[in-house]
Amino acid sequence: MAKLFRAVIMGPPGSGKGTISERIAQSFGLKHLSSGDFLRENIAANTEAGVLAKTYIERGLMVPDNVMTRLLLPRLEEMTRHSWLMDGFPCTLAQAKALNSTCDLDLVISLNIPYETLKDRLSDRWIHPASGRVYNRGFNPPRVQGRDDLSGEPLIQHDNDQPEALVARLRHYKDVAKPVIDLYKSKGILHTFSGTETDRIWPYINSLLSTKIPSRPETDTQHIPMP
Ligand SMILES: Nc1nc2c(ncn2[C@H]2C[C@H](O)[C@@H](COP(=O)(O)OP(=O)(O)OP(=O)(O)O)O2)c(=O)[nH]1
Ligand SMILES: Nc1ncnc2c1ncn2[C@@H]1O[C@H](COP(=O)(O)OP(=O)(O)O)[C@@H](O)[C@H]1O
Repeated sequence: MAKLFRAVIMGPPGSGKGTISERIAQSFGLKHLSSGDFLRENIAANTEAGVLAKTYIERGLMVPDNVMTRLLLPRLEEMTRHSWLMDGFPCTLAQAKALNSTCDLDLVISLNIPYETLKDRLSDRWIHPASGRVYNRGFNPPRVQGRDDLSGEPLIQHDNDQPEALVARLRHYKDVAKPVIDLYKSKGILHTFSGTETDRIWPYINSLLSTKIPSRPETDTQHIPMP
């Protein structure tokens, strides 16, 4: 069996983690795991951790480390046969240390995007709350304005994506992420990408990953029909 590959993508809110993770998952066949999706699944299923997490998310707060690790680590331990890319976890040093004790990461991608860019993107971000699908009027607009492409349900905007709340969220991200970034830098697995556009950053991430993971078998093998 090919060696498994485990990666984490980090970056401030709106930096494009979700967008880039989807591209990585498609191009390299990694499973895209998202802390936000895990939380939404647990909330929908009314699990003990989900009920607890909801009380924090509703107040715009981060879910405590022990709830996050109790929720995520068993899921990661189950993934013994898959390569994966985790988006949104770890967020704090305590989470990173807990993850460290469960598995060895191969690579960490850190996105470094200017504040003005984040502000512009997030003030124009529209979300389908039930699925977590994300749209942006300039970048990936929904087919029908204000409606989710798959369900047709209405899209909403988060209050905490508005500029006033965003300043506080970004400051908070910087404070908690710094020791995590330093940890991964010291392990020699951190790769930082800077820029204002996902489409310009993506080729660099793509070529880095191409040196580390073979591209998906399905896209490698072209079946040319016999004449
Ligand atoms: N205009 C523009 N918008 C972008 C670009 N890349 C992503 N976006 C949009 C898609 C979304 O509406 C918003 C944020 O992207 P993501 O949801 O992928 O970001 P991320 O997962 O880091 O945010 P989160 O941690 O969930 O708050 O920006 C870009 O290069 N240009
Ligand atoms: N690693 C984490 N640690 C603590 N809380 C988290 C973590 N990941 C997600 N959350 C919580 O779940 C919420 C939703 O996460 P997500 O879908 O990534 O969206 P966003 O960060 O844009 O709000 C966050 O606002 C936060 O309250």
